[in-house]
Amino acid sequence: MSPIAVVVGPPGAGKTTIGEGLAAALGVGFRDTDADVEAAAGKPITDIFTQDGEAVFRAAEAAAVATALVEHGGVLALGGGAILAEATRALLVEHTVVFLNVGMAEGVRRTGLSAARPLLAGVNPRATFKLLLDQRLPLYREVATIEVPTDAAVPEEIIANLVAALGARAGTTPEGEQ
Ligand SMILES: Nc1ncnc2c1ncn2[C@@H]1O[C@H](COP(=O)(O)OP(=O)(O)O)[C@@H](O)[C@H]1O
Ligand SMILES: O=C(O)C1=C[C@@H](OP(=O)(O)O)[C@@H](O)[C@H](O)C1
Ligand SMILES: [Mg+2]
Repeated sequence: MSPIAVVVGPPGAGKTTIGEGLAAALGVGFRDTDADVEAAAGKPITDIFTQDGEAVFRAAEAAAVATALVEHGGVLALGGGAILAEATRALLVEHTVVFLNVGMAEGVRRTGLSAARPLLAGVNPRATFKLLLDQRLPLYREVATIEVPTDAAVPEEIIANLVAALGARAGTTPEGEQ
């Protein structure tokens, strides 16, 4: 089994929100590796970061992504930093990957009120978000099949466009075939 679409992007891009809506629109299941990691650890991501450290979280995340990529046939959302792992990027080569992009101002606005993202919990979330984008944009683009800007679009609009884009891709003939 293989996901219909894997959703990547920075925190606040809408991976969970759009992923859930896209799965509902397509009538398939939704899975989020952040939830898988929390279920496996038996505690929230913030506790994993503070009690065990980021390295432990990243190892658990890479394992959760590898498992979900072979188990899940619906829409799969990854955590924002999953693409930092080279092994994960290598696994994504074979998949349809939707990169939801969001700029620094809108990303900080969307995540600002949540304490659930330990990486953005510092004193200057704008600077942290900017660094995160500088480091990760090339990596999101490396794995992306489709890039979708989300700053100025509501989730319903993004979901409708993705349903159309994925349908069009499913209907295309692979290169070299008749
Ligand atoms: N296109 C959008 N426009 C406005 N708000 C959005 C949009 N996409 C997501 N959000 C909001 O931003 C917050 C973070 O969304 P979420 O789906 O958790 O992002 P991610 O999983 O990428 O970190 C949520 O409050 C969500 O409702
Ligand atoms: O960007 C990151 O490194 C992270 C993003 C989070 O997921 P979302 O992108 O769904 O917020 C979560 O995996 C963890 O807090 C680390
Ligand atoms: Mg999420």
